[in-house]
Formats: sequence, structure tokens, C-alpha cells
Amino acid sequence: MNRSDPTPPAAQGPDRPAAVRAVALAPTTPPADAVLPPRAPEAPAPGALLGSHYDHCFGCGPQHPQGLRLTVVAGEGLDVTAEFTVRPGHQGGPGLAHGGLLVTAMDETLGSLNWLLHSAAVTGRLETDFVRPVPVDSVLHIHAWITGVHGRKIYSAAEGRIGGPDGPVAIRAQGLFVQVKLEHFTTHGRPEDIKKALDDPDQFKRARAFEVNP
Ligand SMILES: CCCCC/C=C\C/C=C\C/C=C\C/C=C\CCCC(=O)SCCNC(=O)CCNC(=O)[C@H](O)C(C)(C)COP(=O)(O)OP(=O)(O)OC[C@H]1O[C@@H](n2cnc3c(N)ncnc32)[C@H](O)[C@@H]1OP(=O)(O)O
Repeated sequence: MNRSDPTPPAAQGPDRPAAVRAVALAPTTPPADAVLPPRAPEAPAPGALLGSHYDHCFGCGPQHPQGLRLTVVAGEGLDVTAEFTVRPGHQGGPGLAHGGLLVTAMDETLGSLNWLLHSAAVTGRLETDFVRPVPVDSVLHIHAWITGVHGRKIYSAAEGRIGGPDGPVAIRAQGLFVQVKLEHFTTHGRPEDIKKALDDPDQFKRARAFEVNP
């Protein structure tokens, strides 16, 4: 199968029963006419700690009791770096990080690129290659960058290394995020959580910081 074609040939036959038909997925590589916009004027300065977009976020929230507590720093361009310390509570196999949590760390870091464009976006598609196992107690050093913007779609890529920011690659990811308005959250979120978030002046300020018209 050609790796750039997400649909295996057998799945393309119209007679294939629905239960075994593969789904056609959108690519996470930007189209040729995607653009690389400048950093937003409101983007945090290079080197600034981004902080959490929501205190109860599993990825970055300081108030989440079991969360990953990811810390993310703005890069010089359309990029960010993040660190995720793998704790015993993050195990999948004995002494090794659970792959799903590594994906969460990649998702969170890619999502943080929103700060640089000053817009809210949610994950539409996320692809991951697991390249080497990640032991408990290691720090995953993640670098993520925007690869293109096409309409409301933001394409991005990331690498996670262990043993230091220049250590061997343990995980690679590509994502496609879709810009949304704040109504995305207020329409779909559980009302009591939305109310709590909007009643919190700091959270309200952070939410407004993402308010643009995609
Ligand atoms: C009030 C308190 C607020 C608190 C929040 C404060 C701030 C938050 C803001 C930002 C967060 C900042 C940092 C976040 C960091 C990390 C967070 C982790 C991120 C996540 O973990 S987030 C959760 C998982 N995520 C979802 O829960 C999404 C569920 N989903 C939907 O909500 C819809 O599905 C949506 C919105 C995606 C699209 O819906 P829609 O109706 O708006 O747009 P539409 O369908 O027209 O698509 C427009 C164009 O995107 C293409 N497109 C759409 N979907 C695609 C897909 N899946 N794959 C490939 N392409 C796709 C179309 O093909 C079209 O492309 P084209 O323009 O070329 O035709």
C-alpha cells in the first residue's frame, strides 16, 4: 500500500461489507496552498511559559489531580516546547509509559500552538508513530510546530525525545486542528462546568484571549 494513501485498496471496493470497510481519513500534511501566517501580535514572547488554558485540563491543568501537568514554552517562531515527566501512575507496561498518555501529551502540546495564532482550535485528527519505549521517570521533551494553515484548518507536527531535548526520538505526531469560536465550548460543554469557568475571572480572561473570528 502506498503510505500516502490512507485508504487500503481492499476498503475501496463498493461490495466490501460496512463492518470490515476501512474509513477514509483526512491527511495531516498541509495542502500545497496552505500558508504559514506570522505569529499573532498577542502571542506570548519567545521563552514565555504558556500556562494552562484551563485549570482542570487533563493535559496541563494545575488543579487536575491525576493530570499530566505538562509545561509548555513559546518558541521563537510558530513553535513550542514542552516537558512531560512520566510518573508511575502513567504506566502501560511495567515501568513504561502508556502509549495513550504519550499521545495525550502530544495532543496537548500541538494544541498549545493555538496561543501563537491567538485562536481557539480543537483536534480534528491526530496521527502518532511510537518509535521507542518511554521508561517511567524519564522526561519526554516535545517540540511542536505549525506546518501550515488552510482556512480554519491548522496543520502541525511534533517530536518527543528522551534523555534530553537532543536525545533520541521516542514519538512523532502530526495533527490537524480546526479553529472554533468560544461557542463550541459553551454549546457542547456540561453547563455546570461552563458556568464555573465563566464565573472565574482568570478563566474568563484566558477564554477571551482566544476569542477571534475564524
Ligand atoms: C467557556 C470556557 C472556555 C474554556 C476554553 C478556553 C480556551 C480553549 C481554547 C483553546 C485551547 C488551547 C489549547 C488547547 C490545548 C490542547 C487541548 C487538546 C485539544 C483537544 O483534545 S480538543 C478535544 C478533541 N476534539 C474534539 O472534541 C473535536 C470534535 N469535533 C468537532 O467538534 C467538529 O467536528 C469540528 C469542530 C472539528 C469541525 O466541525 P465544524 O462544523 O466546525 O467544521 P467543518 O465540519 O465544516 O470542518 C471545517 C474544515 O475542517 C475539516 N475537518 C473537520 N473535522 C475534521 C477531521 N476530524 N479531520 C480532518 N478534517 C476535518 C473539514 O473537512 C473542513 O475542511 P474544508 O474547509 O477544507 O472543507
